[in-house]
This record gives sequence, structure tokens and C-alpha cells, in this order.
Amino acid sequence: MITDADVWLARHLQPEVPRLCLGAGALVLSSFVNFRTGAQLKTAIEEGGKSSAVRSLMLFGLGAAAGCVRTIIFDSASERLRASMSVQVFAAKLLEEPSQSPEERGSVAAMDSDVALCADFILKIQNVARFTSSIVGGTVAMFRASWKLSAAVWPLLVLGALHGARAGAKRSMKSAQSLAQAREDALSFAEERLQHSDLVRWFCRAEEEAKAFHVKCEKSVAVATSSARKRGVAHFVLDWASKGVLLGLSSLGSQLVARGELTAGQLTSYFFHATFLGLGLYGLVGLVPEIVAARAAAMRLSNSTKAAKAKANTAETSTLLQGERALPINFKNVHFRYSDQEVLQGFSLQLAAGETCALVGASGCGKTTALRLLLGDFHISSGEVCIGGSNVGTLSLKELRHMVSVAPQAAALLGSSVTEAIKFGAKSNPVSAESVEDAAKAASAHSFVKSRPQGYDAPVGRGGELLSGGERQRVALARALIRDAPVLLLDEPTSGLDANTAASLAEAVLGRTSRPTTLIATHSLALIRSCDTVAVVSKGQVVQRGRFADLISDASGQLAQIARSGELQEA
Ligand SMILES: Nc1ncnc2c1ncn2[C@@H]1O[C@H](COP(=O)(O)OP(=O)(O)OP(=O)(O)O)[C@@H](O)[C@H]1O
Repeated sequence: MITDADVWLARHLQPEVPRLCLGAGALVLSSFVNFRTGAQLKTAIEEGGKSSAVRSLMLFGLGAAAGCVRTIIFDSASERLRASMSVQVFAAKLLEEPSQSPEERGSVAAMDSDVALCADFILKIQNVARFTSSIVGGTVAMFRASWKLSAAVWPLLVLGALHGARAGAKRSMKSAQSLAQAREDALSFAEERLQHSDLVRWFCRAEEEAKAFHVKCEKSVAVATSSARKRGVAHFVLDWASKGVLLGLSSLGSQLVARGELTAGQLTSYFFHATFLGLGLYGLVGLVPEIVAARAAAMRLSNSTKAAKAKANTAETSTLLQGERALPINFKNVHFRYSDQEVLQGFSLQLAAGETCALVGASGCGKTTALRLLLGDFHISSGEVCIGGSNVGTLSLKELRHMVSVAPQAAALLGSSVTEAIKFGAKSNPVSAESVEDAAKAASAHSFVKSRPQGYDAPVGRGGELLSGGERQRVALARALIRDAPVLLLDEPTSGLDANTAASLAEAVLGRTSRPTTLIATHSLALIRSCDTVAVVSKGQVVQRGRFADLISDASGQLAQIARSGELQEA
């Protein structure tokens, strides 16, 4: 049955079809030369002479050239297929909705091994062609040698092979899926640990983590062993049955020889052709698990690209809100839960266009979660999250990214230099050096960048590792500001800064004349004081809302209590 995965695979194979046909032609030609080699050698020996040697050399040259062309075509096609799949899956993974567990997110290594399985599929086509030609050649030769024997044996061999292939396909699909799942678990684990290998070293955990990885690898060994056992039994049945057929063939053949209907020589050559057919059938049946594994990999890859496509498709359905300087935000009685806890329980908050609001509350009360809902990261159970009157859930990613810019907590930077890291946030290119500098100034990053010998061309390292935490945060803020979106979300933007820098950053970002609507999750008094309003969150709800001066003067109010508990800092 043709599945979506087959269509997906075929779509990637399509551009290669003309080249593959050429490769198949070369394959047929080199096989023909191989078949002819024996006869040609015989002629060369019997006839002798220069012209016969030259003819032989030309024929062998043709075969070698065909083999060379075939190798180039199939090997390069396999690599092109691998690249085109990787590019599509990479692009889709970038758009994938954030999942709550690393296992769901999948690992890059597992994705790469799926792509490799699919790309190898193209090389398997060569073997399919080889085995098919062996089956066809063997069949024709067998029937020509003795149709009586063939009529008795051929259907048995072919039906047995078909049955073996069907059983193998069913079994392989299941075991390929469980093996892939087990490997995926181990690889995600390994990737996460390797990404944070410094933590493993600092806490002396190398031995324990290696053991945990070993346990995960053992799971895939168990799955592979169980499927190897089944394959072993199948091999036993196939081997035993084929020898049985051979036995039957010998006894029937010897009767025909005894009756004078077949010579001993014809029977010998008949066995030779039957072996040819048997090897072809055996080879094709053996390819089934590999083809099934490639289809299973294609299924996983095509599934992971589907979700992204669905999102991209909605881009045309609604109009982009362009040119707005600031848009209102409205959370209407929002309920949201992660798998194990309800974090927002009737969360309501309204921000007018251009308003700046500090979201304050105890650690873990759901501030970052509220920001992430505005970014469209998660689906809510009930209620509504709206930007500019549009429900975030109905907007395409493209529209949402036009409206919202963000400086996340513990931000990483992507780009070879400070300039590139800031430009990463711009809506469109090219971006002038002045815009980059303006954004850096507004984020209080300009002076430290200028103090470096290379200035804005200074490298930031992988993820921004060459900058300090506070410097990285300010460059991340500049990246958010250069986007010039009507909604700005800041998550603890001053947590790595001293009080003075935090105060000047608060003034630079919030004191601008033309401000986007700004929601800031923060514990910083400098920021809270500079915002128009404050929203205090507790138990998944906004429990206090108003101007800072009014709320803090209410000694029994939530904000005053939080301030007394020491949760708020100057920076
Ligand atoms: N991806 C996730 N999966 C499951 N639970 C999560 C996830 N992210 C956050 N949580 C949980 O949701 C709750 C709210 O987290 P959130 O990050 O929104 O808090 P916060 O108010 O921003 O905290 P902080 O001030 O410490 O940054 C926490 O209890 C946290 O453990």
C-alpha cells in the first residue's frame, strides 16, 4: 500500500529519475559485459590474433566504463538525496512546536540516521536491478533447459520467496520502529549530556552518565537481538526449505535422466541456472527488511515535516498587521497546563497599545509561561490570548513573528559577530550599521561593544559563549529591539546586570517616545518602577494590577508582601 512516506520519498527521488535511468542503463550494460566475459575469453583463446584481443579489450573497456558511470551516478545521487532530505527536515525542525520533553524533541543524530537510511535506499535500487536480472535470466534459462522440471520447481521457489518477503516486511516494520525509538531515546540523552558536558565535569558525573547511557543502549541491543532471533528462525526455515526443493529437484531430475528425457550435462547446467534464480530471489527477500527500514525512516521524517507545512499553509489565510507601532494584548481567563500541573488558572490581563507592564510574582508562578503563550509556543486548554484583537492560536507563525519580538531568559546568540548576532532579529535585510548601533544603544550594549578592539565585528562564539552573561543579555535585547515589532516581551532582561546598568537599561528601553506594548517578566525594582503598570501573579492568576506607587503603598497587598519577602532586587 502506498503511504504518505512513499510519496515523500518519491518526491525527493523525482529529480534524480533521469540520472537513475542512465545509471540503470549503465548497470545493464556492465551486467551484459559480465555475462559475455566467459564467451569472449573463450573466443580470444580459440581464435587468437590481434583483432580478437582488441575486440575483447574494447568490450571489457565498455563494461568498465559502464561500471564507472554507474558508480558515479548512484553514489552522487545518494548524497544529493541525503542533502535534499536533510535541508527539508532541518527547515521543518526549526519550525516545530516546542515540546515539553527532550524525547519528543528528537535528536539530530537520530534524524541524520533516518536520512542516511533513506539515502541508502537509492543504492539498494542497484541491488534490486541486479537481483531482478538474475531472476529473469535464471528463469528463462531454466525453462529453456527443461520446462517439465521448471513447471514443478519454479512456482514453489517464487511462492516461497513471496511468502518470505511478506512475512519479513511485516516483522521488519515493527522491529524497525521499536529499534528506532530505542536508539532515539539513547541519542537524545547523549546529545543533551554532551551539550552540557561542562556540568557533567563540574559535578563529577561522567561515570554515572556513561552508565545511564549504557542502560539506554542496552535497550536497543535487546530490541535488535529479539528481531535478530526472528530473522534467524526465518533464515533456518528458508534454508531448510530451499535445500528440500533442491532435493526434490535432484530426485525429479534423476528420473528424467533415467528416462532419457534429460542428459546429465543438461541437469548440471539446470542446477546452475536454478542457483542463479535462487540467489536472485534470496537477495531480493534479504533486501525487504532494508527497504522496510528505509520506508519507516521516511515515515518519521515525513511526519516531522508535516506539522511545519500545516503552519506555513495558514500564512495566506489572514492579513498581516503591518505598520502598527504598538498593539494591545489581552489574556482572557486563560487556563494552561503542562503535562503534570496547571500553571495558569484563569489568568486575565489586558495591556493597552504602547503600555509597558511588569509581570511580577514568586519564582515558578507562571510569568515565562504567560510570555510563551504570546509567542504561540503552546496551546491553551481554555480562554483566549489575543494580540491586536486576533487570537494567537489562529495566527500563522509568520504573522505572529511580525507582531512579537522577544528577549528570552538566559538568551543564546546566533551569528559570527556582534553585528550578525543583532541583525539576526531584524525583520528584513539589508540592515544598516546605524540601525544595529541604535538597537545596541537602546539595549545599553553600545559602550561595552565599542570598548572591544574589533567593536561590532568582535566574535561572539558559539551561542555567545565569548561574552559575559550580562553582555550576552544586552546583545539579545538589542536583537529583540531591532525587530521593531509592535509587541515586545522581555524575560528577566536585567538578571545578569549590576544596579546601575539595570537602571540605565530600564530608562533606555522604557523611556523611548515610540514604544511597543511591552510585557516584562522581572524581579528587578529598576524595571518595575519604570513600567507604566505592574501585574502581580500568584497561583496562576493576576491578583493585583495597577501603578507601582499605588500597589507598593498597600502594605497588605501582594506586591508589598513580595517586596518584603526579598524576591525583588534593585538590578
Ligand atoms: N516545558 C515545561 N514543562 C513542564 N513544566 C514546565 C515547563 N516550563 C515550566 N514548567 C513549570 O511551570 C511552572 C511555571 O514556570 P515559569 O517558567 O512560567 O515560571 P516563572 O514565573 O517564569 O519562574 P521564574 O521567575 O523562576 O523564571 C514551574 O513550576 C515550572 O516548573
